[in-house]
Amino acid sequence: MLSSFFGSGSSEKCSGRASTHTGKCDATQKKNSPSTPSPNSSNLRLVRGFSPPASSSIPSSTNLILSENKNVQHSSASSSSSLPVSSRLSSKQQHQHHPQAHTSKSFNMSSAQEIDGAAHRVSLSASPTSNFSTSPFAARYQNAGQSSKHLKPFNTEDVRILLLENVNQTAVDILKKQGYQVEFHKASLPEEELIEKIRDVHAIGIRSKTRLSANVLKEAKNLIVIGCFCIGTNQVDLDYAAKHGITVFNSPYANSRSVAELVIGEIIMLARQLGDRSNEMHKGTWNKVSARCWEIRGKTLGIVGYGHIGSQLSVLAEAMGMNVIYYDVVPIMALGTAKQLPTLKDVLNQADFVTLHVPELPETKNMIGKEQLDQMKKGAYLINASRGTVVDISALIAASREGRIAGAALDVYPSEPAANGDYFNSTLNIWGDDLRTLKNLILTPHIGGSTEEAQSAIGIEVGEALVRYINEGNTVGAVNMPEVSLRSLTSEEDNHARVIFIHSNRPGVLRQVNEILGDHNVDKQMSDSRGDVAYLMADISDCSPKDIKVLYESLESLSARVLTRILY
Ligand SMILES: NC(=O)c1ccc[n+]([C@@H]2O[C@H](COP(=O)([O-])OP(=O)(O)OC[C@H]3O[C@@H](n4cnc5c(N)ncnc54)[C@H](O)[C@@H]3O)[C@@H](O)[C@H]2O)c1
Ligand SMILES: O=C(O)CC[C@@H](O)C(=O)O
Repeated sequence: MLSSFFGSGSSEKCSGRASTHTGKCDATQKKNSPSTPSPNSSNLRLVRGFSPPASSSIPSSTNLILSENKNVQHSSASSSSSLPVSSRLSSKQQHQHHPQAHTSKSFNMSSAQEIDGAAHRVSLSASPTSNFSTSPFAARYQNAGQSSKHLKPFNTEDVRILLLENVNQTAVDILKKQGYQVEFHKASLPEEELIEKIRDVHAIGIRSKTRLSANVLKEAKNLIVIGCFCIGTNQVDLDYAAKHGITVFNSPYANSRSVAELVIGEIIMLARQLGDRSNEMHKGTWNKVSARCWEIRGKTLGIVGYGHIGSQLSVLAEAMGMNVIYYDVVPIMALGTAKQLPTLKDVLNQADFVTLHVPELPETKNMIGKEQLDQMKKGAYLINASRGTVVDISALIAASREGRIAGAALDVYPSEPAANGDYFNSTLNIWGDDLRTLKNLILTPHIGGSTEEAQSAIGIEVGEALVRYINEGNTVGAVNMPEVSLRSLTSEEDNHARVIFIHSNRPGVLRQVNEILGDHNVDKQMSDSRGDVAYLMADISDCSPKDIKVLYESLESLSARVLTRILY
């Protein structure tokens, strides 16, 4: 059987918070059923509210289609009569209500009553026919020699995903291949528009510009997962997300090499004043000089933050004959002949080039200000490709004008535009115009990770993480949830259900959960916690849809519950 379940309801109707994080009436069908429509041919659409799992009195398969004008439309299912009902509802869907969602343009939701009245219309859900996993990483979670059972929390066409900031086509392809509804935007969205759109989606994909603050996330009643198609996750309120059952993934190192290569290029450019020479030539000026132009061989590179990028850079810099010193808050094994120094000041005192590769944190805000610039060697260079808040730009402008630093390269800024265009001015950042007047200053528009290689790899990595999470509940690689995975169920494992229970991490919850699961055969179970939030996943055999309904309702009644999903 290839069915799915995302929570369940409490009555034999589509109800719940029809306008909010509600579940959906839907149906699934057996894999390889001759009547299985292709993922893209199904006439299912996202439906909020939910139908109960199958019981003897419930039609075998149920679906609702919501139209933009709030009408609940019928969807007929020619061959679904023998198929089980599948229903899904997260705890958020059931317990949160957002009054404005009824007016949402893309999701003019039916009210509970409307859904109620239209319940039990029968249709089919398309099941994916191909395995989404393309990476060896994903293969670790498959069952050797057996075909995996594809768990689906939704009918694939019900899953709505919003992709912003020109996320790579590789991700779009992976997500569309699942049959998900993908809405793609090249730029980030202004907060108001973002809030409008985020209400309706189950997953969102962003890069560094989209701020997913608590203010935005509190409107995201359907959201179960966020994909940051980049390294940095400072743009997301990770804690708020975790406490509301929203799992966040990123791509921790797929663009590290691209950043490291950019910085190597910039070191040479700064040492040879290439930016200025090139600008002069563009204006018709021939200015052949060697004064204060240097080789980088034998010079000292000071790396602040010796993580994925810093350590890559270390290797490349040594290969070019540089000496490498670094500062990091944790002891990290040096690569090559690089040397970790005890303080930031030590690195600033000794380096000819200082390059920053720390995350945006309260501790790294204005980490390089006047005091630190004064500690740098006279005539040294500063490179920042980490986050704009790490450098006090006004202090940098002063140091450059006074000739204390010989040049700088900036890829990141405290305020960055949401889209490409003529936005890099004093309106965006108060010192914008002053900055542009400086000599030997390389300015780039946050392109450290912007290579074809990096973006394509990130698209695949985060795209697959989203699919694994949506379809199987696997949190490996999550940045704000405990990492929990269970091997995939096999297609032979009929009538198995996967229970996912995100809950507050407090004493006694596991005992309560296991009392609820205890009437069933728990084939496997894994649970882990991270701060205040815990994530439990269990596979249960011989589970009828009626059992699932009971399980779901029992788990939902626990006061520690953050989010319940049941996949089958
Ligand atoms: N310009 C770009 O396009 C671009 C691309 C990728 C990443 N980034 C930025 O670069 C940052 C670093 O990336 P990474 O992959 O190397 O991250 P990472 O997590 O692998 O490494 C960061 C290192 O900084 C260290 N660190 C943290 N706080 C510190 C402090 N106060 N002082 C000194 N060291 C500290 C950590 O211990 C860690 O070793 C990211 O967080 C992201 O913001 C920018
Ligand atoms: O691509 C981006 O927008 C962000 C790149 C980089 O800052 C990252 O965090 O990976």
